[in-house]
Amino acid sequence: MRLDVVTIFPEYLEPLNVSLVGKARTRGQLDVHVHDLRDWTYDRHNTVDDTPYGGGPGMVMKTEPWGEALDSALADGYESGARGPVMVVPTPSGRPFTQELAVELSERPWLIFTPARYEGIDRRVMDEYATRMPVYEVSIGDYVLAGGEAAVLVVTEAVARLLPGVLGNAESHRDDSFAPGEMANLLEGPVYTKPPQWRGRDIPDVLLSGHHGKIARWRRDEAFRRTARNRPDLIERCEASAFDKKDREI
Ligand SMILES: N#Cc1c(-c2ccc3ccn(Cc4ccc(CN5CCOCC5)cc4)c3c2)n[nH]c1N
Repeated sequence: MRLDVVTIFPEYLEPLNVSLVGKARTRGQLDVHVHDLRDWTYDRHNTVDDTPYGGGPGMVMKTEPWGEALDSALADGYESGARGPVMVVPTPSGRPFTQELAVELSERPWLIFTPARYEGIDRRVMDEYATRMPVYEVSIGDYVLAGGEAAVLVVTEAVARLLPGVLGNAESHRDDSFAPGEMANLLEGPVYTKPPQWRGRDIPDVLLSGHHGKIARWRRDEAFRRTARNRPDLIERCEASAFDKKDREI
């Protein structure tokens, strides 16, 4: 998978050099290119923004630098053999970024991220590129950030961990809270490791029992309890079979 990121803060994307994403890059599973939008400005102040037509607060990011930067990233990608680009636009007004969308994006060969600042990018930029590729406007949550770079880090990590061979234990993402299956839509329950006692606190006996059936049921029960407490909105989405009534009475 190729990723291109166009930003006025390339240093914000340094975390893409470490941990899971960094290792995927080193192994050649991810080809990441970060572009500084200001490289496509030609005035003394490297201007990327201007006042909004129709008035209103803040500034809007100008079309010209974005157009030149995106055309350059596309040319470079095509030159390197990449195909099937998709534009991912972080925005507070985007569709919620979910595990389902992460899976959808992980199946694409090339993502082009356009994290903006100020009040966002002149709409004509997305309209222009929507004639050439799918454009996903996404929001990573119901809170207000100062720009889209943090969202690029979030989306990239969620997508990269789904790429074949990136996660050490192939089972890991299969048990994700939001992955399909019996535990679908349930939050993870508590996890424990050695030592067996710590500050007077023991490990739940069932986890030491070696009884895989009881352990699986305990984990499902705990997941249900945590979901009911922290995300009651997910409970009705759980398949009835995942936690039927007789289990609740344990
Ligand atoms: N993903 C994601 C995000 C973002 C995000 C993503 C990208 C950009 C680019 C600029 N910003 C700042 C910004 C904040 C608020 C507003 C709305 N304005 C309406 C008029 O009154 C002032 C406020 C616009 C721009 C961004 C924020 N925030 N939260 C998420 N989950």
